[in-house]
Amino acid sequence: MAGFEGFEKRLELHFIGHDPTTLQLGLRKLDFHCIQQTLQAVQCSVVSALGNSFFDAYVLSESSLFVYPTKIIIKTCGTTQLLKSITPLIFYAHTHLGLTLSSCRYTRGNFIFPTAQPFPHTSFNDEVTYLETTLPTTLCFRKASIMPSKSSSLAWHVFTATSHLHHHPYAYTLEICMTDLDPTLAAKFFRRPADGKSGHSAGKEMTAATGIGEINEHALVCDFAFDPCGYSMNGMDSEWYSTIHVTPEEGYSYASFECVGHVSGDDVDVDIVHVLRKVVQIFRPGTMSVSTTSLGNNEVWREVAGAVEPMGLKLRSCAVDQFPECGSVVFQTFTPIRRKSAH
Ligand SMILES: C[S@+](CC[C@H](N)C(=O)[O-])C[C@H]1O[C@@H](n2cnc3c(N)ncnc32)[C@H](O)[C@@H]1O
Repeated sequence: MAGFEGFEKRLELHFIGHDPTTLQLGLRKLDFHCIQQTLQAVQCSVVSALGNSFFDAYVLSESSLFVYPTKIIIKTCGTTQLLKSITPLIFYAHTHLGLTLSSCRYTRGNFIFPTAQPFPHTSFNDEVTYLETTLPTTLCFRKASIMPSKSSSLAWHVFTATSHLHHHPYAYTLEICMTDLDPTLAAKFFRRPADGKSGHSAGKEMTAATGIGEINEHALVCDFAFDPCGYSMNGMDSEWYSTIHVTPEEGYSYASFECVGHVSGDDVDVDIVHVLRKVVQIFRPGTMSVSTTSLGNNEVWREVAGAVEPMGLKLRSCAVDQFPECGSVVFQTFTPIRRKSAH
């Protein structure tokens, strides 16, 4: 591979069950061995873990895993085979906990090095065929879509399948992908050679030095700095997670930010304008895409351009798509108003 593939694949699985005692902790009760076996199929491993009363968050060698009682979110980058986690997860959830898969959402951007991806990630067609044949037929509301932008190198791939309507009417997920990071800012995600620090202590320093710690000062943060470079963090704020991953190498630099939130009435629980501006300030990307998934009728995406444009980025495209029983996705892309000077 010419460089590290930063663009993540993201899988969200929801389960249902009938035993209320099992449902209290649900998937969080799975043995660590089951998680390790699943991650082995994907070809990544756990580097750090943290839990609160709502969910468990794992930093992986390639991105992150979040385990809630009835929901799992796995996000992996590089040449991992994320979709290979589906069969073991369905099996463990059913045999160990009596839980049944009720919905699946798979999303990703455009790979920087598509030819380096192994099956089933060789193309979106292959991924969709794999999903169609691996998922139980009870997940009968299905749709696959490639949401375009003005640039052929920026598209958002979405597959959803569900067996029933979900009741999270005001929840949303924000997935931000950034490339061509400002080199001076990206340099902060490199370690000094032989710094004698652990990945955890170097990660903590990066969280403070880059301003990542100021995105949500209430969050419990689990951070990790790779050697010689690269950074991952998970934030936990009651039931809401956030996550950042950085590949700082010049030529294929990439960073992602993701968070979930909810809207009640006119109130958004996360100050989305503050979050977006902080993210732009920390990375100063040459391209930025923002995908907002809303399971109900909320309009968080409308605030995105208003937050980002005063920071010197211009909205270049906006695509909207609806997914049967799985809400809507808005895909917005931005590039700087002024071209960056050559470094
Ligand atoms: C796992 S992290 C962050 C992942 C995230 N999806 C991204 O690319 O932004 C990837 C960065 O860490 C670096 N890295 C160093 N050691 C690594 C390791 N053992 N596994 C994965 N990445 C490693 C990679 O070169 C890359 O810069």
